[in-house]
Amino acid sequence: MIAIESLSKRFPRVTALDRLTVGIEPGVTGLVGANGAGKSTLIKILLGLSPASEGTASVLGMDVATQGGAIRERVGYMPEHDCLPPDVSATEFVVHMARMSGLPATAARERTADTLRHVGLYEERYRPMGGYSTGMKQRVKLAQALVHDPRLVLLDEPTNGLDPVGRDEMLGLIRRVHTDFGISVLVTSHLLGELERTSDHIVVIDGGKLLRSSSTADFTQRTAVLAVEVTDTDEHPDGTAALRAALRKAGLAPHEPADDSAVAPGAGHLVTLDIGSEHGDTEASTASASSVFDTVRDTAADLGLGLVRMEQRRHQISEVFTERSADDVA
Ligand SMILES: Nc1ncnc2c1ncn2[C@@H]1O[C@H](COP(=O)(O)OP(=O)(O)OP(=O)(O)O)[C@@H](O)[C@H]1O
Repeated sequence: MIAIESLSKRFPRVTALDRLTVGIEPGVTGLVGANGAGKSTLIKILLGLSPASEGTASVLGMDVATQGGAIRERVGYMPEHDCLPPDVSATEFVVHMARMSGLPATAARERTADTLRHVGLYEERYRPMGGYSTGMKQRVKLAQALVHDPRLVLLDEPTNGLDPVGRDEMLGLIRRVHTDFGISVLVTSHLLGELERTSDHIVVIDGGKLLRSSSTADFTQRTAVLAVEVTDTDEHPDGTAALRAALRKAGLAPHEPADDSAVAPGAGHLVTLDIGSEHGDTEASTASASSVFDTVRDTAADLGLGLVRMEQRRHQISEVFTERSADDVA
């Protein structure tokens, strides 16, 4: 989708991109970097809006230096900053953007209605955008990037300014842009870890340089921790505590609730336990993973608890970088 070869961008007092070489494949790719890492600069170069100082880049096989116009016809762009005119409605604005991309009037109106529905804007779409919440504005910005049915969209910080629920909704929408419409996505964020559930691939840049580019699964290797979620019953109103006690009797070593929060943030209703041999020589840690799975299943069944979920935890991307920076310091 995108090929970037030794790309640099120098401003008078700062080097925003420094000999960056990276390839972006079809699917959803997260471009992660701190504020000022060079993400927006890269997107503007890829759209042919700003020239690179050195190096080359192509988008869908087109050269960014000479074919910017053709690239912008086929690529959707959601800018980071607030750029919506306050006095027009979402419908008027998105129809206008569709016409700008070359759609005939009828097709532009139809595609606008479909796209606004897809991003979750209904009756509000006829009201002036000046009165919209940040979440609604971000949805309109996403809709105008999609309205001409591009093959690729570049989304610059689409979760900016949203609360946690709004973020999750936006990330879900972005995932569906790919799964429902087959449109590839390059999405930026300054929050490490935010994009790990949304992206197939993650590219991390720092100070305009490539830090790492790999599949999300490679970032988030499985850990040796098993997380188990069970239901509560009348007999065991706190199913999680009952399971923890019974597992201990069965010779396993579930973590104490306080430890759970350390390995599984926000996971108040999970029992976690080690299944690898990394953690010393207790009976639990030497047991093979499959016998641990069997014991957990049998224990939950004996207690009459419903087994909702039993999964091996994955590392979170932020942990990978915390370890990395600890190594760097060492
Ligand atoms: N037009 C410009 N003139 C001078 N310096 C610029 C210009 N645009 C960006 N920069 C600088 O280039 C560096 C990279 O900026 P860029 O906006 O690409 O970062 P970013 O990763 O997108 O961060 P943010 O999310 O904060 O926008 C920053 O140091 C910024 O100050």
